[in-house]
Amino acid sequence: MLLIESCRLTWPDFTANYSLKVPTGHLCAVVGPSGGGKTTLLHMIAGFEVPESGTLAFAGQDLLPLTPAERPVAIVFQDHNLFPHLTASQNVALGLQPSLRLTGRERALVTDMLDAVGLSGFDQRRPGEMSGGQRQRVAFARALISGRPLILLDEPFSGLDPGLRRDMVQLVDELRRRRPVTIVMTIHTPEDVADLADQMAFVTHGEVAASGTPADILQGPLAARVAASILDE
Ligand SMILES: Nc1ncnc2c1ncn2[C@@H]1O[C@H](COP(=O)(O)OP(=O)(O)OP(=O)(O)O)[C@@H](O)[C@H]1O
Repeated sequence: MLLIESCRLTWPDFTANYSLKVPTGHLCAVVGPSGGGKTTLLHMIAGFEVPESGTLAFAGQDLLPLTPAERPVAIVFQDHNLFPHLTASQNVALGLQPSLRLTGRERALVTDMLDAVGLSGFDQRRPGEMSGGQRQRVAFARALISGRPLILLDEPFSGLDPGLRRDMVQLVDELRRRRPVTIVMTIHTPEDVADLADQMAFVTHGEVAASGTPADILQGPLAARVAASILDE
């Protein structure tokens, strides 16, 4: 279980106070208005922002004393955060071995992971020679190969057209079947993940205003508020 309890962050213009529980193995989609605090929530779980108070734990382990590198977390950023001078293979390999000195077995794992995300044959391409969707796949592959059990995806489908977004949703679904992981993802188009997500959290004004099944959030009493806040953008 990912346990977030009364985690408080304060800046001059923004205060957050997050509480959320995500059972191990679940995929939780975080929705809400722009500026509501979705990305900040992921940054806090990853350790880039440290709450002044509260509890943050995963699988019973307190994450707060840990640096981002020590946390059992892999994050895929909005801009994919790939190294432009490295090939797709090397970018994926960074998730396994930061020195890029790979054993034969590790090299095979990288090839296998590129296949799994539908990029066989793209191993020597650099990010500048790939589409946004392909770069996104490389970033996923790097997060998955790291073996870390908690994966954070920040707007993984932004900039992709509806057809590609559907492909990516399917890919996330396939990949989580391949290796059990807990996923927290922010998303602007909740309907894309209504079938995929086990849980949906509505984040606004720095708080998790509601959390439940996608149906609870998209069709329950809050539905109009959720839809309005997303349409407002
Ligand atoms: N390090 C920081 N210092 C000061 N303010 C910050 C910091 N990080 C985030 N904020 C503020 O937190 C608020 C929430 O930002 P956040 O990026 O989490 O929103 P969001 O819901 O992800 O928005 P979007 O959907 O547009 O990406 C913003 O007002 C932002 O300016």
